[in-house]
Amino acid sequence: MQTFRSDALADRRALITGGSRGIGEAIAVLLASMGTTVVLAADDEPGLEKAGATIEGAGGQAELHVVDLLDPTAVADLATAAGDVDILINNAAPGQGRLPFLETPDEAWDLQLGLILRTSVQLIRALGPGMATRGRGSIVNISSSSVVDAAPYVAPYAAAKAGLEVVTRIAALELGPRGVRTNAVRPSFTPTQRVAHLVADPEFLAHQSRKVPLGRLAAVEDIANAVAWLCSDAASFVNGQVITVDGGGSAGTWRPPVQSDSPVGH
Ligand SMILES: NC(=O)c1ccc[n+]([C@@H]2O[C@H](COP(=O)([O-])OP(=O)(O)OC[C@H]3O[C@@H](n4cnc5c(N)ncnc54)[C@H](O)[C@@H]3O)[C@@H](O)[C@H]2O)c1
Ligand SMILES: O=C(O)[C@H](O)[C@@H](O)[C@H](O)[C@H](O)CO
Repeated sequence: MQTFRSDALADRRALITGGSRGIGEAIAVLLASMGTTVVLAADDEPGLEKAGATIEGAGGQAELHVVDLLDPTAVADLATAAGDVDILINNAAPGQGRLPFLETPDEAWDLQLGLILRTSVQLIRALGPGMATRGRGSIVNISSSSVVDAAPYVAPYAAAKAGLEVVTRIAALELGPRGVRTNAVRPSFTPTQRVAHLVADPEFLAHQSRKVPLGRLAAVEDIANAVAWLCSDAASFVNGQVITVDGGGSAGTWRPPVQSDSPVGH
């Protein structure tokens, strides 16, 4: 039985969408440090080059693809270029695009459903068969706490993530018998460029921190650690699961302790 060690991902090949910054970059840096060759795909060329330099500077191997993942032809070409991957991380997502439900146009729905759902499905369809033929594969889809912690103004984003969680479970049922595991990681609010406007809002930040029993916000490395474990053989019996990484924020409603004079604590 494989245990989770620093060499748990040696000699693997992984495609990571949105690997140029934020959570995707942290996943790429960690996987590369554990011996995986990472194929990074994003529409952010300077970010890709920076992430690639960080990985190679630390002795890892990175292949970079500047691609618009909303373009199905470009996604098909990317899958071909990525080749025989053992790991697929569906991580890229647009900004949340906060709009009131009744004012959200079709374009916003197309954008979120297109990148989060259609592109992820397309990549699973393109790369899953090779994994199945080789009898080894791990797919990790990056979801969001917004699936369970509904917030106003992000309906297309949250709905797309909910769909991605269902896709995760159904792919697990269909590909599991062929040696391919599919799981999701569901992060809570994590300061990155995508949510820079929210990070700049002290009231929002304080509200997010108050929700977390562990008393801090997620760091990108918290999410990457969970992903790396899911990719490894140490998680070889974990399939079709959504792993929530939120410091306990979804465990219940956390409140700071209230002083009481009662000896029994009421
Ligand atoms: N930051 C958070 O609070 C948070 C919380 C929960 C889930 N997530 C999820 O984590 C993932 C990463 O988010 P992040 O916060 O690191 O975002 P980010 O903005 O830092 O990174 C997004 C990545 O996706 C790429 N991308 C976006 N649109 C693209 C397109 N059309 N074509 C190609 N690449 C494209 C960007 O180039 C970048 O590499 C997303 O799936 C997001 O939904 C983030
Ligand atoms: O990008 C994301 O997915 C977000 O950061 C979410 O995690 C929301 O901020 C959270 O649901 C608010 O309650």
